[in-house]
Amino acid sequence: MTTAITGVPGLQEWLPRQRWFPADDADEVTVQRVEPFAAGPVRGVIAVVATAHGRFHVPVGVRADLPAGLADAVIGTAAGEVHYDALADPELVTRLYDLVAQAGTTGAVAFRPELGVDLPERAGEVRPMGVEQSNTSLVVGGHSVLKVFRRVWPGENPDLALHRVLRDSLYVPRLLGSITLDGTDTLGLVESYVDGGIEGWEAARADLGHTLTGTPRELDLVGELGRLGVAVAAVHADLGRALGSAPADHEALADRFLTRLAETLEVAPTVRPYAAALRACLGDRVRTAAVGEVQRVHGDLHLGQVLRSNGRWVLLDFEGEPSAPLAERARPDSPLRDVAGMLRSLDYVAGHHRLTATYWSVEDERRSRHWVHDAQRAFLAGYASESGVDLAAAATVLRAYQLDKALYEVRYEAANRPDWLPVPLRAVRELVGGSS
Ligand SMILES: Nc1ncnc2c1ncn2[C@@H]1O[C@H](COP(=O)(O)OP(=O)(O)O)[C@@H](O)[C@H]1O
Ligand SMILES: O=P(O)(O)O[C@H]1O[C@H](CO)[C@@H](O[C@H]2O[C@H](CO)[C@@H](O)[C@H](O)[C@H]2O)[C@H](O)[C@H]1O
Repeated sequence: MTTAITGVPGLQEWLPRQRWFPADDADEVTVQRVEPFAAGPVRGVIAVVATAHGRFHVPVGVRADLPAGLADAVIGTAAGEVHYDALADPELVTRLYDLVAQAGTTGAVAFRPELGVDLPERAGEVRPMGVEQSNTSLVVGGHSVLKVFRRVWPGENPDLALHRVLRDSLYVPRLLGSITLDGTDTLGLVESYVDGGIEGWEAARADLGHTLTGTPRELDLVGELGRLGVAVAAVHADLGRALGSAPADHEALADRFLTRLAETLEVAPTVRPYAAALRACLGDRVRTAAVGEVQRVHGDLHLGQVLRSNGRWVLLDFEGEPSAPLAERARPDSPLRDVAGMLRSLDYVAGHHRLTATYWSVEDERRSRHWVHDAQRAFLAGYASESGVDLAAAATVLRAYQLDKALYEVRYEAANRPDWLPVPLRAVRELVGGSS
């Protein structure tokens, strides 16, 4: 006999152990919604749980006997049944994928393929993407990616909305389907899998490693970064054409930067000595600078969001900053936000080497600074050549966006990876000082 699932045992302890959960304490956990998606000896439900940190999406599997391979996925046990992370179970992931392929509906959850898309009927082998970031992604059959959003915001996730707009882009994986709650809230999407892709972060880390050790490199990364700049500019052009653009409101932009600065000063006392300089860079100077047009952008572009495959770069994850409310992320912004994101990420590559090296010499410092300078210049040159944007004229605002991103990184690292905090803190210090 199977009983209806009303709660999930052990969630309170399990949630804080997940990489995508933003705190080490889950306070009170309430299971708000339970939508069954698989019945029989292996049951599956989509649970939406509310915590002090927001609403989260937790697909849960339930079995009387758990195969040994799922032992690490256990959430808790109740009434002789084990509740576990359904995304660790290929059988339940396949069920979710099949529901999208077949345009299924279970309760208030709609699984839909995109218009004109025929998803392969047989899901095939399921494997975790192997990287746990803000969400959880599974590779299905070597052809598709099932991306399960963990934070449930009211409304359409920008990753879904922008993927849809960019369906013909050469530089973005094709959107294949979606999972939606109550006709509005995005729970997941299916997109094409980019086979054999090398992540920009790994490629760049390896390239700086070669520079530091003087060993030969496989890839001309500086040339590649020029092509990445072209890809980012082409995606911006597509987004601008499809969704429009408008002149920027300088005052509003400066106010937004200053609000985010105030939030950072609250949570990161180490930034306080730079408060006055930061206010000048983010407020006064932005009010009188050339900002250009605003439009929809990626919003959280970094080297972990780009893959190089078959001689081409693709951009992933159009979700924007995962902790910001959807309304904020859907606000038109300057494409310079994405340009600045990539500049910050190239600096992070050096920061991470510095942070993890057992010994860091003056020569290592000199070489890594050169590397960051050359890499950033190559990316900017590629971007400028494709977009026609005069980046020299935009220098003040570009610096403000780099600072805004570094402050976001301070908040992100403080919440998720405190060991990495020195990387953005150093950038704040250097960017307000005027050196790069
Ligand atoms: N379509 C795809 N094809 C191949 N790899 C992908 C694809 N989508 C994501 N990835 C890999 O998974 C990682 C995480 O994906 P992402 O969408 O950025 O998730 P998150 O929102 O959790 O950060 C990426 O950095 C990339 O390495
Ligand atoms: O999970 P997402 O990929 O949506 O992005 C979040 O996590 C990123 C870290 O994985 C974080 O990026 C920061 O670290 C990167 C190196 O790991 C670095 O390349 C980025 O420049 C730096 O911002 C990102 O900010 C955050 O939103």
